[in-house]
Amino acid sequence: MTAQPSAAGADPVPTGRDQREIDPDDVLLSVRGLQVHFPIRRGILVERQVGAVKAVDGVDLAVPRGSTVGLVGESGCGKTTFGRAVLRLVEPTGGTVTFDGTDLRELDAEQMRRQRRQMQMVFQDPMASLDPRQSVESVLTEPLRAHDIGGDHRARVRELLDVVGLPASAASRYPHEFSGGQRQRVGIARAIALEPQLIVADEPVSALDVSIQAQVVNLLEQLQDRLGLTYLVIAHDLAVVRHIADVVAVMYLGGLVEQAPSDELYATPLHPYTRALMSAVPIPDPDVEESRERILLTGDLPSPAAPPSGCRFHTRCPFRQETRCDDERPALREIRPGHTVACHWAEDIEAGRIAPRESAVVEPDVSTA
Ligand SMILES: Nc1ncnc2c1ncn2[C@@H]1O[C@H](COP(=O)(O)OP(=O)(O)OP(=O)(O)O)[C@@H](O)[C@H]1O
Repeated sequence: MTAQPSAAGADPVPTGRDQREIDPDDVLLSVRGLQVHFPIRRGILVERQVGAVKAVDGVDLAVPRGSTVGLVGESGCGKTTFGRAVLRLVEPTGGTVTFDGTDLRELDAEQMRRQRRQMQMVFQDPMASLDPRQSVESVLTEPLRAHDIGGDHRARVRELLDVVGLPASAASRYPHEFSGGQRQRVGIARAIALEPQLIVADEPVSALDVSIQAQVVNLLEQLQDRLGLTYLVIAHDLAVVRHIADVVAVMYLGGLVEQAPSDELYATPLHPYTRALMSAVPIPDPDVEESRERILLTGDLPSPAAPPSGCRFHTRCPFRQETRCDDERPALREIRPGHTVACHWAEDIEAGRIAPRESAVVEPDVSTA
């Protein structure tokens, strides 16, 4: 696995997946203090802003060139808004997004349009993101035309189809004629048509059958190796992210709560929220599955329009300590090289000095009963 990008001066390290060498200091995408606040307006004759949905509220994230960073969290935590704000498909209300040295928020609309050639998106639902009246050929030549790419477009379409594992005959067919997995291959072909550097993939496999998911994940990995792509993969499914990501960032209610190299995060989750998320993921080994202690995640995600004071997770946290957690928002701290966590008590929890509330723990014998 790669070292986490902020690990200053770290040497390039091979990743666990395929021995790619990634320099954690060669950051392609750097996000600092990113904010997306959606105004809440009221009023019949005169609309006034009465509040804001703080969908993304001060996120820092660095994505090294050639790496895959996974962004995980439950539905509504702000993952999609973050991904879209990185590409300025939704306008950030604060912070900076620097891509390959360019401050994207400084660009005007035309400059941003040209910049998007380097940054593409793969969506969750390939059907919704493909126009049903457009043939695959038309879908794939559209970005080439929009960016005035010359050359033989038909040949380029055949090449793109081949790269994503579809036959040349797919060019004349329409989205509804394909299976979900094939449609996602078309979506991926469209995303790589302009040879981008970065792909933001928002739940790229969660709409697909489990048997097809692995094929699409493998395709994404092959394309990364072949084309030197950098990925930001957004997913609620920790198993998918674990497989594909070098570094995983965990998001809760608009902010990051933990970030670490993938193997480390899965072996030693430090934030109570991450621990609860991990508890929900089944472990394939039945002996381990039966004997592990689970931390339950109770209650709903609070509203991002009125987030809790102090630590945003304190209302659901089984390790909450009064009153510091209620009053003081914890900063992300580097606890081990490349492993940052936003919890006042991470070391105490890890060392077992603070135990979870009993009601939040499912003991092994209970979970297997
Ligand atoms: N255009 C918008 N206007 C107002 N609120 C919005 C808008 N888009 C998203 N939100 C709110 O921002 C919060 C974060 O939404 P977002 O879709 O980014 O979360 P998510 O983690 O990607 O969830 P999901 O996986 O369900 O898409 C939610 O409360 C959502 O209702």
